[in-house]
Order: sequence, then C-alpha cells, then structure tokens
Amino acid sequence: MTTAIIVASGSSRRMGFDKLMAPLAGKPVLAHSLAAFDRCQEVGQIIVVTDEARFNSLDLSGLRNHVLHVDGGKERQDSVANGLAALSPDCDIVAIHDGARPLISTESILLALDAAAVHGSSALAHPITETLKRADGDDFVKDSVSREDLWAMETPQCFRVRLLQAAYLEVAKDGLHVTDEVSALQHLGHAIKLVSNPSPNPKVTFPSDLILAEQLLAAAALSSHPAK
Ligand SMILES: Nc1ccn([C@@H]2O[C@H](COP(=O)(O)OP(=O)(O)OP(=O)(O)O)[C@@H](O)[C@H]2O)c(=O)n1
Ligand SMILES: C[C@](O)(CO)[C@H](O)COP(=O)(O)O
Repeated sequence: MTTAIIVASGSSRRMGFDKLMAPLAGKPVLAHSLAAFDRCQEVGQIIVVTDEARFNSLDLSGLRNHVLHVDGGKERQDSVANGLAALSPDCDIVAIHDGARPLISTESILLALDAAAVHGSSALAHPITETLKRADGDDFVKDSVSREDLWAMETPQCFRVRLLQAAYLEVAKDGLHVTDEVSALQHLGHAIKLVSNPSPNPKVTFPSDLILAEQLLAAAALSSHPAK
C-alpha cells in the first residue's frame, strides 16, 4: 500500500498568520494538498501531521481515503518522524508532502511515485533558472555559483518505507538537522532520483505566494473550462 504523509505543523512565521488554513479558491490551503493525494488512485491511506484543532476543522466528507491524524513535532523532520511512526505494517511506499504546497497535481504525484517504485527513492524538483551568487555576511557578492546541475527540491518526496525509516534512524542517531527527506537519504548514501515537475508546485511561504497560488489555480480552471 502507498501512504501519503502530509506535514502541516509549521508555525507560518514568514507568513504572519496560519497559512495552512488560509483560504485559497474557496477552501483552506491544506485541504487542496489533501484533495490532490486523495484523487490519486495509487494512494491507499493519508496521514495528516498537524495539531488537533486544525485537523478537526478540515472537511473530510467525500474523501476516498481513510485520513489519520498525528500530532506534529518541533522541526519539520520531527513531524515527518511522527508520521513515519504511525505507518501501518502493510505500507511499502510512502510519499512525504508539505501541506504548504497546495498546487501539487495528481499527475505529478504519480510521476514521483512511479520513480520511487523503480529507484527506491524520488523527489519532485525543478532545475534552477536564476543566476546564483554567494553573499558575505553584509549582503555583498562574494562569488558566483554555477547553476549547472543545480535543482530546487519540492515535495512529494517518495520512498520505499524501509529505506526512509533507515535514513531517519541514522539522522536521529547522528543528531543531524535536515530540511527534507532527500537530505536524510543522502546521509545514508542512497541514490535519489530527481523527477522534473511539469506543473507549478510553489511552497506557500510569504503572502505573495498565496496571491500567486490563487492566480495559478484560476488560470488552470480557465484552461480546463474555457469560456465558450
Ligand atoms: N515543525 C514543523 C515545521 C514545518 N512543518 C511543515 O513542513 C512544511 C514546510 O515548512 P515551511 O513551509 O517552511 O512552513 P513553516 O515552518 O510553517 O514556515 P515558517 O518557517 O515561515 O514558520 C509545511 O507544510 C509545514 O507545515 C511541519 O509539519 N512541522
Ligand atoms: C522540503 C522542502 O519543501 C523542499 O523544498 C523545504 O525544504 C521545506 O521547507 P523549509 O522552509 O526548508 O522547512
């Protein structure tokens, strides 16, 4: 069985208000992430890692999957670990997704899941397009960083369960701080397949990201139902 773990226990510090419950095209940001995984036929269970009040305020009626609630942790990696601890024994593939990436498409989820089934681990990502500079502590340019072969990581990041559990055990044993699951797998020395995401999948971080997400959803709705 494939399980999706949606982590939604952050503090929205950079947003300034609870971004996960912020309205986006008529429903909370987190509800969009949840619905995308629920639409994906390969997903047989969803775990939402969040606080109880936020979980209870979600409308789960009409969802195909059983949705389990788990409390979050201090750091993102602690929330992921709490989700992993709640997996059922028959789960073989797990997809970890940021609740704060509401535009994830079901097609992109499938691409990542398929790659994980073949390679053991995968992450949606996109190649860097900007020119990159390293700065000194005073925001003066120190040097240039080639963008060749540089990719920005997205979620979902998908794994054979045993592999991700082993990676998280190593991370905990060595007291490491990781900002994504790919970093944990790197620590284990395992190869990770990057899957170029054909659809926009921004992480809602600042207020302007909510506006962008709203516009992207409106554009997608227009292209699927063009005016006659
Ligand atoms: N202790 C934490 C921290 C983060 N997350 C989740 O991990 C995802 C990525 O984190 P980010 O977007 O950086 O969220 P915040 O930590 O809320 O942002 P900020 O740093 O601005 O507070 C989000 O869905 C967030 O809710 C989590 O489940 N548990
Ligand atoms: C996992 C992640 O979405 C990859 O881009 C990202 O690292 C999570 O956000 P954070 O700000 O690093 O917690």
